[in-house]
Amino acid sequence: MADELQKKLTPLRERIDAIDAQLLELLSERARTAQAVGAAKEDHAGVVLRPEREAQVIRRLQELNGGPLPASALAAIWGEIMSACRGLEQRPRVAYLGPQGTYSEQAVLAHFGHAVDADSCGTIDEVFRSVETRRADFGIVPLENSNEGAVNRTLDLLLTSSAKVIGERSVPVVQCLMTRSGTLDGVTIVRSHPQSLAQCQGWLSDHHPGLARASAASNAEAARLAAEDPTVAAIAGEQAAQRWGLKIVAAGIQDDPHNRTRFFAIGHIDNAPSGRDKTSLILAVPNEAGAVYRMLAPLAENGVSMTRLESRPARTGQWEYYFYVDIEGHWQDPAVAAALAALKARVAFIKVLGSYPVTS
Ligand SMILES: O=C(O)C(=O)C[C@]1(C(=O)O)C=C[C@@H](O)C=C1
Repeated sequence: MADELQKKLTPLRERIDAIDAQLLELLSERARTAQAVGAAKEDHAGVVLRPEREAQVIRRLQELNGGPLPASALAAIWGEIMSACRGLEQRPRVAYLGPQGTYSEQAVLAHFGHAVDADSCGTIDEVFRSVETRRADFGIVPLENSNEGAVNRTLDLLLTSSAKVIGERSVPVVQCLMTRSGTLDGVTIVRSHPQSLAQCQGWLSDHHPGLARASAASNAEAARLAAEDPTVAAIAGEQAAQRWGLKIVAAGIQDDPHNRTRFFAIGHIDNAPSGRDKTSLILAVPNEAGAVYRMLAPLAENGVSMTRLESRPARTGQWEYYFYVDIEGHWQDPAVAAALAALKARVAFIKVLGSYPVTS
């Protein structure tokens, strides 16, 4: 039986080895070509990372794709190929909310690939500061969770920061309960980031109503604390369990199985249009009847779709708000440019955070 299987496998594996050798040759040629692009950019002070070009490369291959690999696999594979090619030109330093093992770190790798120097920061403020002072080339900041809504600190910092939004990345959130022993014996408290505790509150109440809950600066910080103390359990992603040597007691405990967190990539580059882009804005209007309606009318009048609307108190004590708006299109697209020009004439405040390729 085993011989029969071996007889079938041997030629197939030989074929795979031959294909891999061909792929390697082609990948090496691609890498050398990317190096030539890098040299040309150096001659003309060009920017190494071009998000719009990377989006176009992936979309073109997804259109050419006849299967069997799914579009998401092509995006992941070519994302890494371009990251490795880019790494030959220049490895970007990317600041994120650490410690290692957070979903933010996962978003860094999903967005920029593995050829980066990922720089773990203690707070979202520090991520912004690191990008603003050019210590880091880019940053990844959490923006919103599909269950819990906006990350207010990120919204507040976007208002005043000199960094632009250069990309978006959505990461599925699979929360796990983890401890040193892999059981809850002797465990009295569960720690996690407040948003993660909130995402799992139904499950915790149903399964472990007696367990005290306490917040931590991040999920990975909770995992680090659980690794130090056998009376502490943490809620975090699987990667945090690996990083801190914890065992998983229960996986997928978030109340919403489709839970995702969306991140912004921030930096100082200006993206050219990629063909399928979004633009993020902050707007403010006077506190009077019909003001929000009038604020949004230029979008509808120019056929520009709004994909997100979020508000934050302006903290003037007068019930004034900042509106965080995402629209479809690049600021250079004629319809978007016309809508922005009309908006500027109508609102008390407008800040264009940036245009960036849609990532699906
Ligand atoms: O086309 C470029 O500008 C390149 O530098 C090449 C390449 C690639 O590997 O395809 C690499 C990095 C850029 O972000 C975009 C694309």
